[in-house]
Formats: sequence, C-alpha cells, structure tokens
Amino acid sequence: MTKRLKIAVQKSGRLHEDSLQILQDAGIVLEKSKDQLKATAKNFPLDILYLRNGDIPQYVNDGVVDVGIFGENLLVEKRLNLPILLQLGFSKCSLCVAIPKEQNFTELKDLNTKKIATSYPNTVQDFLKKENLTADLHTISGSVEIAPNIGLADAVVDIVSSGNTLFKNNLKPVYTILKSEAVLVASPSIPSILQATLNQLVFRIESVLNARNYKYILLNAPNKNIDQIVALLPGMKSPTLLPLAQEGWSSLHSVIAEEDFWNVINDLKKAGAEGILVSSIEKMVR
Ligand SMILES: Nc1ncnc2c1ncn2[C@@H]1O[C@H](COP(=O)(O)OP(=O)(O)OP(=O)(O)O)[C@@H](O)[C@H]1O
Ligand SMILES: O=P(O)(O)OC[C@H]1O[C@H](OP(=O)(O)OP(=O)(O)O)[C@H](O)[C@@H]1O
Ligand SMILES: [Mg+2]
Repeated sequence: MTKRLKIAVQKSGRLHEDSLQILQDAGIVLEKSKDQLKATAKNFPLDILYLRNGDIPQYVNDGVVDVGIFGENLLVEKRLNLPILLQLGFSKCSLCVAIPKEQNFTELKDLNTKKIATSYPNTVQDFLKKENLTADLHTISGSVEIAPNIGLADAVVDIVSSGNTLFKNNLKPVYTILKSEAVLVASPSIPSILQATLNQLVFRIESVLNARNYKYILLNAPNKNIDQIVALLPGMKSPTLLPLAQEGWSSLHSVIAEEDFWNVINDLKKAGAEGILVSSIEKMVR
C-alpha cells in the first residue's frame, strides 16, 4: 500500500477555506466524511488533519504531520527554523506596533518603558531585543486592540490587514515588525519514502499559484505591427502567431501577469490590436 502524506490544515478560521481551495484547485478530491478532524483524498495519497493554526508549526517540526499550511508569522513566534516550500499568496497581513491616534511617535525609542499588549510575545521580545528596547510586555490571547482603551497598555503589537480593527479602536500603526502570508512548510523529519509524493503536491500547487497570477490573452493584430505587439507581450517563451482568414492580419496568443495587462493595454490598442480577449488560466507549468 502507498504510504500517505499527512498535511495539517487549519480546522476553522481565516486559513481554512483558502487552504482547502488550493488543494481542490490542485486536483485533489476529498472523500466526504463526517470526521471533523480528518479527511482523506480520493485520488492522491494525502490525508488532511484539521488542527489549530497555532499548533500546526510544532506538529510539523515534530514530524507528527509531514507538511502544514499556516501563517508565516508563526514561524517567528514559535522560533522554528523550518523550510518554507511555497508562499501561498493568501492571508496576507503585517504584524504592527500601534498606539493611540492622538499620541506622537517619532522613533522606536518612544516605546521604551511602555506597556505593550500582544498575542505574539516571543516575536515582540525578539524585536525589542534586536532594537535594544525595554518595554513591559502583556500577553493576551485576543481582542488585543482594546487594551489601550481600557488602560491595560500604552501600545499593542497585532496583526493588521485592512486596518479596520485599529481604526475602530482609535489606534494608528507606527511600525511594521514583519509581513506574513499563508505558507506550505515541510517537516524536517519527513520520511524519504514520502518525498516523491511531497514533490508532486508542491508541483501541483505551484502550477495553481502560477496560473492565479497570469491571464491568457488573445488578440488580432495587423502584421505590420506584430513586432511592436510581441515586444509588449513576451509570453512564456514567445507568443503564438496564427494567420487570420483576412489577409495582413494575425491572431496572437500569449500569457501575461494580471498587473502587467493594465499597464500595456493602451499600448496594445495604439499598436492596432483588436478583439482583445483575456481569460483565466487553471494550471500553468513553466
Ligand atoms: N485580519 C487578517 N487578515 C489576513 N490574515 C490574517 C488576519 N488575521 C490573521 N491572519 C493570518 O491568518 C492566520 C490565522 O488567523 P486566525 O485568526 O484564523 O487563527 P488564529 O487565531 O491565529 O489561530 P487558531 O487556529 O490557533 O485559533 C494568522 O496566523 C495570520 O497569519
Ligand atoms: O486589519 P484588519 O483587517 O481589521 O484585521 C486585523 C484583525 O484581524 C485579526 O483578528 P481576527 O479577526 O482573526 O480575530 P481573533 O483575534 O479572534 O483571531 C487580528 O488579530 C486583528 O484584530
Ligand atoms: Mg485571528
């Protein structure tokens, strides 16, 4: 029997859905199950364990699971030096120092002797040490941003994404300690017999991530301007060119990063491109 790879995914919370979606997009079909803690893939040697985000890094480190998806910021908090296989592009956030809006902040030294509330004490301790600061740390497990309003702290260190929570609590971010996103991390003690399965999983997810960042573009162009248009759309190797039934015109197919598309669209039109179609790509193997 093939040995199955064990992957830890957040049981519920911000990473849960996107983690399962990326596995699904990678062609992995989960067996329907009533089990709240575990799922099995039908068509790939993979078992999924649903765990708390905060517990996953340690399980990965100890080899209880072979691979895990969790917020990169936890590697710093748990002080674990585990290899990141892939940055997954979702749950992007920053860990920031924030203070009440009306207070002045000019430099990090302003934090000296202040009371700081956080759910990430190790990260803050390491940061304070690196910056040669001494502050009074209060560890709380949630609703950190309320701390200054109830007199529990002068400043907070917490996750910021849209900034809404800081805004609602009359706080402003003054320093970014780190940036984070969901990552795929492998155990250092992964059995060698599972390495090929892990490589396949990484390859599949990578193809999904490449595809998410790119669009397939199709357009008609006058032959006399093809060189100009090709220079705007270099593609993976070079664009595909096919003659149109109408003489003097070609159909050009290429791939383009989503953000680049908006930068070149006007130049494409100026170069005579017509009938421009842009569509999503499901998988992209470079
Ligand atoms: N507002 C946010 N926007 C984007 N990403 C976030 C945000 N808040 C947290 N994250 C990221 O998502 C991860 C999971 O956050 P979530 O709040 O779902 O779980 P948790 O409270 O860290 O963990 P647990 O599953 O152990 O209860 C965090 O470690 C962080 O990397
Ligand atoms: O900048 P924003 O978009 O407002 O996001 C930041 C908030 O999101 C996280 O909390 P979450 O909603 O995960 O609640 P939790 O503290 O219960 O985990 C984080 O702890 C912040 O409070
Ligand atoms: Mg949270």
